[in-house]
Amino acid sequence: MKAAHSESKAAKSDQMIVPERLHFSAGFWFALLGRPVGVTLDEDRIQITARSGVSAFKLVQLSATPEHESGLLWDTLVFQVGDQTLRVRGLRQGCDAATIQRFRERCSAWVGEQASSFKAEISSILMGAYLRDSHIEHLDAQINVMVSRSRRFYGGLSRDSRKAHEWLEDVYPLSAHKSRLREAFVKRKTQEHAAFFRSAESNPLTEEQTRAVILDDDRNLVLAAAGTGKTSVIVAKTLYMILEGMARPEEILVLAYSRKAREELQERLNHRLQVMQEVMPGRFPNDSRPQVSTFHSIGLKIMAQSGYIAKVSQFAEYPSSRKRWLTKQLDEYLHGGAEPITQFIGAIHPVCDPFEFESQREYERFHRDNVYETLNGDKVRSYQELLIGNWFYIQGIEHTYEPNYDRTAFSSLGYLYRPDFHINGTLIYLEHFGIDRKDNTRRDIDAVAYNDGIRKKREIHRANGTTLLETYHYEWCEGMLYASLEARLQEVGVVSDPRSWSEIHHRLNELNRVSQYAEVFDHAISAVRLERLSHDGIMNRFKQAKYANAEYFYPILIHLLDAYIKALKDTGEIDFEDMIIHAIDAVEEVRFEPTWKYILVDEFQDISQLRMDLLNTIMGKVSLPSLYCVGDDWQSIYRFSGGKLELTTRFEQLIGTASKATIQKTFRYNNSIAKVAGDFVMKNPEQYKKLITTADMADSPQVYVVDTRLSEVAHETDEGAKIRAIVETIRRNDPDGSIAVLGRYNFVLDNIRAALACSPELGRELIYWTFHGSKGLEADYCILAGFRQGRFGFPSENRTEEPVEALLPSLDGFSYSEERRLMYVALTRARKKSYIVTDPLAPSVFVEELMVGGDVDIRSPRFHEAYRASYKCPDCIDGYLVKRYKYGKTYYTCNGYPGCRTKAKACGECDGVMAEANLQRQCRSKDCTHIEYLCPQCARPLRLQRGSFGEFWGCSGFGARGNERCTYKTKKPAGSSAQVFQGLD
Ligand SMILES: Nc1ncnc2c1ncn2[C@@H]1O[C@H](COP(=O)(O)OP(=O)(O)OP(=O)(O)O)[C@@H](O)[C@H]1O
Repeated sequence: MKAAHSESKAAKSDQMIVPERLHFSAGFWFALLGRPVGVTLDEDRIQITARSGVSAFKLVQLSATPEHESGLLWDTLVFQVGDQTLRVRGLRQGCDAATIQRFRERCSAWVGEQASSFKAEISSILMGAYLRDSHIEHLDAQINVMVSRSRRFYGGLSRDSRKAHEWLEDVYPLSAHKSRLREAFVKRKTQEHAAFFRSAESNPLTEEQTRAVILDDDRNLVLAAAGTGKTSVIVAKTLYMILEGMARPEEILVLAYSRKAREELQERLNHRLQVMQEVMPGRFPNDSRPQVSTFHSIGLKIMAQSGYIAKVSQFAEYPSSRKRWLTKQLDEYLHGGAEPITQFIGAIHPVCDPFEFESQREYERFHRDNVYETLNGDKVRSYQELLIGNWFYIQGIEHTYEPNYDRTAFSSLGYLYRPDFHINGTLIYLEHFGIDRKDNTRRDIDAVAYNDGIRKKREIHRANGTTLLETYHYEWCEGMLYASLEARLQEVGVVSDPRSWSEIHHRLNELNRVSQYAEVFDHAISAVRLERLSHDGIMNRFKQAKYANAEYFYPILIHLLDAYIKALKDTGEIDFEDMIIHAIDAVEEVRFEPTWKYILVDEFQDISQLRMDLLNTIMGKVSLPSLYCVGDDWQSIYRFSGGKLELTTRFEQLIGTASKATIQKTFRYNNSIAKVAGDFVMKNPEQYKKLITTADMADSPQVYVVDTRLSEVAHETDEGAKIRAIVETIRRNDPDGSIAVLGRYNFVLDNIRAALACSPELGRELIYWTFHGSKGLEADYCILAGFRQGRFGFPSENRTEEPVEALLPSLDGFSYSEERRLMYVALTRARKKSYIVTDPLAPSVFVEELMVGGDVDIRSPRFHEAYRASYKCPDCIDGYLVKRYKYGKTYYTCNGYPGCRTKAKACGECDGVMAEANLQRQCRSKDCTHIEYLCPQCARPLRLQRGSFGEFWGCSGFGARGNERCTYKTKKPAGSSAQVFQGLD
């Protein structure tokens, strides 16, 4: 066998320096015919000479080891180049096996060397920096080429090259192995910088904090819980980047939520930088320090550097001035007469269709927290009654809401009859019946009994010679309510005398509606600007939210919004939203070129779309930017300022893939507070699940539910006095402990301040925070107040801000979700103990929920069911009867007013609640047996009297005058056989 032509022996012996040149020449027949054929391997290049000419390819293009085939007339070499097969025929027969082997080895060795050096390169990339998502695709493509080539040459690879190949196989694809690779990186950096992580903050960073600091993806999301040291992580992360040389201080932008938070963070950062300069000399520059900014200050800076110097409007500096200005604008708009006033009256009350409520409780809560007050000043029971009352007022028809009617109607109805409306000076009454065309009623109402009541009412009016006009729920549904009213009044000769629009406008001001409702427009304008909504965008949001008053609210909003924007433009001023909007424009139009490599955002859970747009715009203009977001979805409480929680909870869908870290060990509070607060907020399935651990452990509940009554015998609630008592107790046990009083609204705090004004020695040491204002703060003891039901309770069903809600970022469907998070924030401010002060007879649903869990310490027997049952309202689900005094008389009313209008008499013997049914009243108090019997004709109490024929029961209305007089008497009161009250005490 002839050997293929080989080059010099010297080259062969010294392959590593000058690789041997291997050549295969043409076989006999091809040479005879003069056909040029040959194959030469020279360094990393194979040259093929064939009839068609000379071609060459690099070894890198070989996708398999070359094959040799021996033929009858000539030999053939087969090359796989990419996915092509090249057959070089006509080679000299009987190629030397050793040469062929060397040829093949040369190919494998070359591939092996490539694999080894590529492995070294990839490994150093992975060792040197955190694997970023944006690098993976590109690296994976390269590894793929290398791995698939070396796999085909595997048999011929040296041991080292095989190892390199296996290593590459092991990490490929990086997309599937990134977690492992990143964790290995984190581990290495944790060890390498152990000294730094021990001293970057005043306490050594925990493992989870350290990991959070080392993350360095294109986008990073650090999810924490209250008191877990988010600020520590941001400070340490900033210092770490400088230490590692990842960025110079001026290439780092740290963003805080508010001016106050910015100052605190900057101060802490400066301090720690100074400490680290001493601890690790030479590792941190002395001449520059990273700057913390707010979004607004960075917006202003970008504007200024892009040449746009603008004055900040007083509307931004002093929010109350914007509200005043808007009130004036709104008032001027209403001078426009019929159309604007109709829009305004239509906009200010939430539409309520009673047939759409799922449950009685839902219906009652809605009416408890939403007051329908007509232009006449009547607080009516429903939205449709409001429309009727307003219509009467506008038409100039004098009327009375729920007038007294003849008491004798009691005997047929079983309650004292008050028709809905009475036309003053006539015998005409109007009832608005809640039925549809098929006589169906609201879900929770017994339709048969209701329709029976309608028939009885008609009969009563017939019997008494009064006129009953009727309107129906279905007429409202069909848009016929006003037409029906007009027709029915005309039929009975009631003539309307419409008021002038200026009189109605005046009345709206008299009732304070214009200034009150200007606030809603104020909030709506903020929402529109925060969400960057166009006019169409506004309408779309209203449609999505099925906001029923859109046709009235929208034109006023557009008018005010345009006027507001024009006012800013005319004066050349900007508001807060403008600061961001103009900054986005400046970056987009390259009037400002950002140089930040790293953007760190604190309180990310509250970021608005507008702020996010600014971040995205900056990130889009910087090469290799990294966004680092720290937040706590459980503490998202600024939706009204545009806070868009879904940017946190759906981070990857809305912003992009990210590396995530969780920090779940809290240093602020104990396990008891952590459990109560954590379980409470996680009731909402939309919140991330977290397993909070605590540095402090308590073996008994440290969240207390405290009665607003001072003592067990005290009847009146007195929140202020109770808080004073709690403060005194804390002071006795822990004289130096800090104490904060927290309330949902400022007025709650004002009331407590006023109550404590008489004890200046106590009041001076207290800190007062609203729940919102308490964010980021802590005290040893926190006293939480204002947990009542109702419109200004916590939480509330009030819908005044319904249009604003529709414009704000979307909210998850879980009820009271934002208020629930607010409660979490309030509960987690205490280092040692949290006190929730509430009235057992009107507790917020949140307190009810906490008490069920068994994790709180309930400090009063009055929270027990037996006590509360004595005061439970008989007519509604949530309400309790609360004692009132008027004109020297004691009585009870339901705290669900105006949704529930139940009243109860106070017991003449003990002041307890008198339960009433079956023509008798019985005291509900435990040891009281007082009973009153009622007159079956007029519902007044019966009095036991002595006459010439012995004792009898006579109506106490005997002495009344005229029609009011009742002469009923009986030997045995009708109610005496029935037991009203089963003795719940
Ligand atoms: N690794 C740590 N070891 C000990 N204490 C720590 C550690 N990290 C933070 N802390 C302490 O925990 C407390 C809470 O920290 P910080 O205020 O930063 O928490 P936060 O997560 O911002 O809380 P919040 O969200 O409730 O405002 C501080 O007193 C802080 O010094």
